[in-house]
Amino acid sequence: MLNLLTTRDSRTDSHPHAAPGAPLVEATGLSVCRSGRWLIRDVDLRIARGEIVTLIGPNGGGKSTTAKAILGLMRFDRGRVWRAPGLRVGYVPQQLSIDWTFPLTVRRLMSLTSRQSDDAIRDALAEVEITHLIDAPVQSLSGGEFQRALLARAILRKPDLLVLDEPVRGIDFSGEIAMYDLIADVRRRLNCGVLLISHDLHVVMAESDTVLCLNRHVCCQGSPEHVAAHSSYRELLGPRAAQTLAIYRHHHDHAHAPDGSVVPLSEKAEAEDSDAG
Ligand SMILES: Nc1ncnc2c1ncn2[C@@H]1O[C@H](COP(=O)(O)OP(=O)(O)OP(=O)(O)O)[C@@H](O)[C@H]1O
Repeated sequence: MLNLLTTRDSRTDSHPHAAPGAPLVEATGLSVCRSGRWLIRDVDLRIARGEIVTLIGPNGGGKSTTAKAILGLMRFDRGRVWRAPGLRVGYVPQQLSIDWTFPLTVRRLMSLTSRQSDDAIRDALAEVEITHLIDAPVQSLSGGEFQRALLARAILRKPDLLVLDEPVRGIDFSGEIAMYDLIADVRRRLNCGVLLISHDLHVVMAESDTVLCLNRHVCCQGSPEHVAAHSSYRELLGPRAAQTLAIYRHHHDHAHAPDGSVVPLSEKAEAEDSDAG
């Protein structure tokens, strides 16, 4: 009924190193091919404890595919994925297969896939500030409340790594800021790593340590600029937003042809010159 993963990797029972900065997952040359088409190719990605890594990119760019391949939920065809032994993951996928005609309270949502004590459920809901909704039907929640309930579900078992696929989808601008503040708080309290997926190509969570722009391969990567330091961004986004959101500047050395293939920018400029001439 509901496809949420909160799991302990069963390959070993030791726990990943708890020190901040300890690596949690590392993918090298990660490539996924389906029906003769590369969905992602040669993606390198590393997430350490305490870090926020944000994946951005156009629709169909391979963000969810990358997350699923890293978590072992999707077979990859080339490359290598290392997960810390005993890694505990809290995953909120983009697509949830919920039967909306089935009566479901927030409390029930929290214990759908494994039995949870009332205290654990209340603690997790308190973390995301929606304890008062414990007996509310899931169908009655706003977009922001529903995302918070899913986040609570993902942090129930104190994950080492939180993977959040579009956690601000369907939330308005002020709700987006509140959600990012909350994710930052949860990251600090749990001392976990966060892999955040967003389709917004320009505005990202300011606390992201690394942003990867993905369009079937890594087009560019870097840290977001903290808008708080830039008065023009402050004016653009507002003072509150400026602390939470940052403008991501892309530095691509290539463009993509309509079929998705990579065109080096120098070649593209030459083609445009000859077209013009
Ligand atoms: N199991 C699969 N088999 C074949 N193609 C797939 C499979 N899963 C995803 N795809 C395709 O791979 C491409 C990348 O999909 P993916 O969901 O990873 O993109 P995304 O960047 O997360 O997109 P969005 O922002 O729209 O969520 C899409 O064209 C999708 O149709």
